Amino acid sequence: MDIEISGLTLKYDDFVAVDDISLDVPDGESLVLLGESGCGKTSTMRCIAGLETPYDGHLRIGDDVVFDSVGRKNVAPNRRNVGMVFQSYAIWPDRSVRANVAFGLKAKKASKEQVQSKADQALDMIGLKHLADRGASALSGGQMQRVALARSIAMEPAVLLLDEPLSNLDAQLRVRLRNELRRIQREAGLTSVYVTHDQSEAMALADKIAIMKRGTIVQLGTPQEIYDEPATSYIARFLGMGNVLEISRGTEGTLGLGGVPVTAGTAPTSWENGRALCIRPEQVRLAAPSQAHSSQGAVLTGEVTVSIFQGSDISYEVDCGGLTIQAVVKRAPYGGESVEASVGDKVDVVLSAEEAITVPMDEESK
Ligand SMILES: Nc1ncnc2c1ncn2[C@@H]1O[C@H](COP(=O)(O)OP(=O)(O)OP(=O)(O)O)[C@@H](O)[C@H]1O
Repeated sequence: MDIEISGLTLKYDDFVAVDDISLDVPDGESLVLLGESGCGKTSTMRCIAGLETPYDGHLRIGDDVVFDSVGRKNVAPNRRNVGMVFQSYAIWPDRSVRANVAFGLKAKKASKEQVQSKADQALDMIGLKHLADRGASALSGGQMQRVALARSIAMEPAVLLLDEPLSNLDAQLRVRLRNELRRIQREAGLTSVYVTHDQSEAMALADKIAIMKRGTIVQLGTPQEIYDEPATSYIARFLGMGNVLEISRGTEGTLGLGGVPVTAGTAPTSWENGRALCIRPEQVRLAAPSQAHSSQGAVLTGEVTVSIFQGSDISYEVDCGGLTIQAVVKRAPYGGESVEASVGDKVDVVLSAEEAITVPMDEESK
């Protein structure tokens, strides 16, 4: 079922944690709330679940208005038909896997056969049917989180809410489980809202990502839109763009990036004051000194200060007159053609006009 959120505001005493948020999540889609710690992701989620009472706004899940400040409507959490999966697994260790999954179904007073078949179906979906009779204490962290997920799915909720469910797992398992989560969400056509501060998790799991900052949504878009076109310098930095450089353009046609004068034969008109130039480390090219030409974009001269071997890539930091540029260069055997440099080497750094984008500069990220 779809979710409609409009004008949602939540206060903790005088502190506004969620500030007039409006969002729609279409039926069967996955929305990810992404942002720095404290930006209001969990608070927004808790409002949808009914665990917090908003100060203002309107919330609808499918045909049911579950909160409305004007109509003074506030449906209790257990009547909202939402499933929740949190960071802590909330598994009963002394019960079997099946009993853990069946718990909510029993509370719903389903028949014994229904409980059994729905629990087994959910376990099958998350790939744990073979462990149905095992005691839950004999499970790994990843398996426990799957059980928690199966328990929510078995209830066939209208909406599934997930708050950093993978953050207690090790890196490899996180990736595996997040891919599985995405498969299950798609297969079951689950409308879901997922909270995370991890951008790669967000990219993998979302149909749409809402980036939050100080209780507001600062960008909403598909993972591709957000990755390719961050709306501001703050978002570009938050997404790990690597090089986000304030542009200063003089009346004489001079150009500065991040406070350092650069040569740029073909600086596009969009490279203007008040904007930041963003370019990912993988898009930065290095050339031997004096070998780069400014017709390619902006050229800076610098010295390699950091060189880190990363298998098929080498990650560099280049000091260009006080400005540090991050570059990741593919090594020749892996399709790369750029120079490989060592710490102390002088290099030219090329920021291609074609590949760089510009975004409005946030005051605070200067
Ligand atoms: N019960 C509460 N009372 C007062 N302030 C709170 C309460 N819960 C959260 N806050 C504050 O509201 C803001 C938003 O918190 P919230 O937990 O929604 O952030 P978040 O984006 O989910 O952060 P994290 O990623 O760290 O979980 C924070 O500044 C937090 O300190």
